[in-house]
Amino acid sequence: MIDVKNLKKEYEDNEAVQDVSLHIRKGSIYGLLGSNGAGKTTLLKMLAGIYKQDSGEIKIDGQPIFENTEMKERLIFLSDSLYFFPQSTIKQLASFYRSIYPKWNEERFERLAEAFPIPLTKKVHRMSKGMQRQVAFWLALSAMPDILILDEPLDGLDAVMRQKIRNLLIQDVADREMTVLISSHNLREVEDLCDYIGILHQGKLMIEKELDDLKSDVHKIQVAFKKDVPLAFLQELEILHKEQRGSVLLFIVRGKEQKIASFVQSQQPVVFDILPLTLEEIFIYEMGDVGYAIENILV
Ligand SMILES: Nc1ncnc2c1ncn2[C@@H]1O[C@H](COP(=O)(O)OP(=O)(O)OP(=O)(O)O)[C@@H](O)[C@H]1O
Repeated sequence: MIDVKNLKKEYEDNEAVQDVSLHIRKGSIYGLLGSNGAGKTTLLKMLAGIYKQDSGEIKIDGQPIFENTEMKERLIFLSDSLYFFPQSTIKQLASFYRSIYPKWNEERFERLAEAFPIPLTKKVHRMSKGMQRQVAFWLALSAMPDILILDEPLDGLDAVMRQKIRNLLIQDVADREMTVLISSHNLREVEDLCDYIGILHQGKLMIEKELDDLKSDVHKIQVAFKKDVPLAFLQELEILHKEQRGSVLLFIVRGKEQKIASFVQSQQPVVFDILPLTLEEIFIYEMGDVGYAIENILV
């Protein structure tokens, strides 16, 4: 659905996005991670057709997005700083959205009032930051976009509202194959929501993988041997990290679980466990493997 090839964007002498290529499938939720200043907002704004790239290509269903009104009617971008008309009420904003987005669904807008308990006559400048965010989601989801691009979308929302919005997003993805691109610093949130992950670092896409692949590719194992660790053990396994904890050794290993398990068993350990890894741990070791300390990548 979204195809990006060799995308570049410079601000004066700062290369914010450098040669990024990625593919986002229809009906998927793609999580874009990266440190402050990694280039996430710049990339999202190019994908939303707000900024024009210096070079490279963005195609959505085979069409460019920049200055493409028809395509923009199918896409909504929620920025980390929301641009509302501060003197407008929700009702007035809804009528503005209705005039712009052809797939606006009035029935849905009315139904979503139950999820977002804010009076329709309330003016934006009288709302809290969290309430303004709720209204942004209320309007966006009523406009029934094919693509929703979200820059740090759940910041400032309470835990109940975050869960409610997560459910609404998942429902739209499941029911009508909405495609979601979401940038976040919150790995746990991304882990709950996304099925694809991309990590940007200093303008470059370091990792792009399906979340399940990422999880089935790296494992934590605990082993202990009667004597020294067999040499074959260290040579055969693709070890990303190792640690000694008393007599037990902890290894982070890349590879398929079954293959690792049968090899480790063949070395006759006295203790052997395979433990699950969180997304946060996977990133720490994967990024460490390509030479980046995690504290520089993720907040
Ligand atoms: N309007 C601008 N003019 C000049 N430089 C900019 C502008 N916007 C962003 N930059 C620079 O481009 C780089 C990427 O910024 P961007 O906002 O895309 O990063 P980000 O990953 O979204 O960061 P954050 O997580 O802090 O929001 C940074 O070095 C930033 O200083």
